[in-house]
Amino acid sequence: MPSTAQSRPPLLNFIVHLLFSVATTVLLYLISLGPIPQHVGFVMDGNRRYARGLGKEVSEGHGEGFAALKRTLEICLRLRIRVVSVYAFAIDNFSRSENEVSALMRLAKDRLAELCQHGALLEEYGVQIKFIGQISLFPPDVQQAIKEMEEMTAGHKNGVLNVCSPYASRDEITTSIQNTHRSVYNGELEKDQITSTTVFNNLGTSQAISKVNPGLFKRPEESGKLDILVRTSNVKRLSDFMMWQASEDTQLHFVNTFWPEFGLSDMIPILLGWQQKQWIKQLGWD
Ligand SMILES: CC(C)=CCC/C(C)=C/CC/C(C)=C/COP(=O)(O)OP(=O)(O)O
Repeated sequence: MPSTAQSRPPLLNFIVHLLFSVATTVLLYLISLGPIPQHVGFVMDGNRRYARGLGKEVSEGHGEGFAALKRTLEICLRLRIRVVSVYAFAIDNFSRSENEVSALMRLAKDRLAELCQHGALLEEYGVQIKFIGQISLFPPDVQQAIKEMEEMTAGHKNGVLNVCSPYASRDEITTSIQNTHRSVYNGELEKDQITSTTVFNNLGTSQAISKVNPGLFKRPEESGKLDILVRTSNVKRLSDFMMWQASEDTQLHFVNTFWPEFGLSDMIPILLGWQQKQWIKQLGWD
């Protein structure tokens, strides 16, 4: 039987943990010597299949999915990836059972809120949180928690975590068009000044990114575009996620791992693949 953290003596556990964290630091350092993507998006898929496969409750799958989100976010922040966007709740996820929806709400209200507290991950890396989507569909207590998370981290200018929730890309694009129309109606914009850039700049993600210090981006005008889009659990669909932000240059990665098991060993080949593409481009070999 393979040994687990629970079955190993504490000293051995400590040594394994130490070796793992040294190896992680070395690997991340080596990757950081190459080009680093500005914006990475994750469709965190497979929580329920993971849980069912292990005979666990669906809510446990989502709980472990949250741990994977925290782990993956930390990897991105350590590498100075400035924008991380995650698909946490699709608008049509409201049709899931009441139990499941409330388990997800609790994760947002409690565990996500913990990451925004003083001294926690988002403050450590100077990153703000922004919810992208139809927040008004959430119950009042969740809306209040979201407001507090956003206010608490608003002063952080090193990056942004976009939590797409309750989200649909078509809905985000529609809202952007409505806002663009409002600017014309208010006389702030001429009708013939509307371009695809105007609509792009009015997307929720672009608005959130505009609060990040632009000096931190190598290509500030492209910070809203996704460099990499990852979907877990061997499903090869976009499911209405960031359809405008996924541009001609976005690298799509569909990985077999269920989201709760996603981590460094999945991220390394994705990042190395992206770096390789950048070098090929720089050399003019593409
Ligand atoms: C609120 C918050 C920040 C939560 C973090 C936890 C987390 C990863 C949420 C994603 C929820 C979700 C609908 C995942 C998709 O997998 P699925 O449930 O559709 O799984 P399946 O594809 O196996 O059915």
